[in-house]
Amino acid sequence: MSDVRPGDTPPPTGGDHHAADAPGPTAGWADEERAEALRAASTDWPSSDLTDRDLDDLELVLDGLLEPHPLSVPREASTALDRGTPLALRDPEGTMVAVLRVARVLDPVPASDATGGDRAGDDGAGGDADAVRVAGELVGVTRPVRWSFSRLRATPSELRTRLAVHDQVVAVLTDRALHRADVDDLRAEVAADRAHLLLVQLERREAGADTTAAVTRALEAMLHELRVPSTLTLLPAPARLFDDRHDERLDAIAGVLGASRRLRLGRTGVDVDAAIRAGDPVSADATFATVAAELRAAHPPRHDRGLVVLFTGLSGSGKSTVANALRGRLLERGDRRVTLLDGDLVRRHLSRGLGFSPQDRATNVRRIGYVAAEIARHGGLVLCAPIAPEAGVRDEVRTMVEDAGAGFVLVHVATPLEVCEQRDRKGLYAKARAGQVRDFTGIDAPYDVPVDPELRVDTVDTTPDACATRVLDDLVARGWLTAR
Ligand SMILES: Nc1ncnc2c1ncn2[C@@H]1O[C@H](COP(=O)(O)OS(=O)(=O)O)[C@@H](OP(=O)(O)O)[C@H]1O
Ligand SMILES: Nc1ncnc2c1ncn2[C@@H]1O[C@H](COP(=O)(O)OP(=O)(O)O)[C@@H](O)[C@H]1O
Repeated sequence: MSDVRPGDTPPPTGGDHHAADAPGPTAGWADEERAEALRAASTDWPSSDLTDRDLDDLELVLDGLLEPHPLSVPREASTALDRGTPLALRDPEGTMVAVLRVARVLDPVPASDATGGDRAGDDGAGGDADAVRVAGELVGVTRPVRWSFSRLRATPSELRTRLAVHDQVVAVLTDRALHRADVDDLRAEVAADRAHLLLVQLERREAGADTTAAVTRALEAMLHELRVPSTLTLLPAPARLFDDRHDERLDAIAGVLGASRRLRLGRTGVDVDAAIRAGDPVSADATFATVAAELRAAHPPRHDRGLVVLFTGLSGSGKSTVANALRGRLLERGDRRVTLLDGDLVRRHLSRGLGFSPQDRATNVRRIGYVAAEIARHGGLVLCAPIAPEAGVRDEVRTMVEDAGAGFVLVHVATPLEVCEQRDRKGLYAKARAGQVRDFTGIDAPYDVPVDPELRVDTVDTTPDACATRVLDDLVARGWLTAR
């Protein structure tokens, strides 16, 4: 257990493999008068735009819940960063959240040392050669607003004040729902010394907003069953809270929030949580019906969840034809709302004006992925049929869709180039061979053959309808459609 006293900034938790780079300077929020002065002075300061994940990290640092660490900044932005320069740290909307008074500019952590590629990762570096790390004093200017469950949010100092009336405060920090086994542990611990329970939900951004909100509702339902004096609060949870110094960091945070000690939960509840999410049956002995109901509502069975099927393949391979055939079959079934984002149509509307450079193709495919993910977030089934030649961009789309809580199935329409060229429906292969069309996929532009697609279909010896049946059967086998 940590011996951190309320009001203290937690000590660096030791074992830092970049200790030599530790910035040392302080971090904290300015009062409103100083914040106003900083905002007024900031108009011509260099800025760095932070992601939502960076912001979670920054907020915890400014609140004294995590030790400060150098911040990752694009290398080109760093040329103006002399010692003493104020660097405005802005949220994605452009609001200045904090000011970093530059003390030192450091090289990135070598990739082999970095604990993650994420900018919000351990030391905000990730070995990115295009970024440098900047260390210095951090002054918070505008606290990020979090609009969900505001009744459960409090600053650490507000919490400490609220909890100060209790002799004993036992903290539990969790990123998941709690079940009967957890509750038994809790009841024993809390009842034994008549402690007040401080339950802190760590909101993992990568779990998705819908899931973290369901965990909050499930925790409230659990507290209703538990019936002990308690306070539930929510805390953003950047990735580095969960690295190999996880326990020390959580102990320190519990201390700063005003807890006398932290209780570590057993593993049983993890399995119950996973089973409910997977749609498996869970006995009444394992959890409470009210808790399970909240989680099940956020994790419906696959056949009720959104799904994106991305057909990828060369021009003329048959993506559009197979996607249309599949759409017809799905319309016949009638149990799914279907949207077809066909390559040609997308280029006429969503991606009008984009060409076929690698950058424009990536933008085109990302746009398709973004729209598909939003449709799938609401339970829709989306068929997309762009060439999507780059494996990395296809992976990005997968992540976007999965972050939206939906499923992603990659179908490689694996028609050989010779066959596509023979078909040459639009005469483009002939033009590409003649040099009249440049950067044509498969001729003078690359196509990354998918290494590990969920499904590969061959259109050479198979009719479009038979191809659609193969995809349909695969979706049934994976649980994305019910068997008929
Ligand atoms: N240079 C070049 N390379 C490839 N394709 C070209 C090119 N120029 C035009 N076209 C026509 O555009 C269609 C491919 O667009 P996509 O949006 O699917 O491509 S990508 O995913 O952005 O790479 C593709 O249509 P499909 O045959 O339906 O795939 C082509 O007809
Ligand atoms: N099994 C099959 N699946 C899909 N298309 C096929 C098949 N067999 C022949 N074709 C023909 O191949 C062409 C594929 O064109 P299209 O679907 O527009 O490809 P893409 O969308 O990949 O550019 C169509 O003319 C289609 O009739």
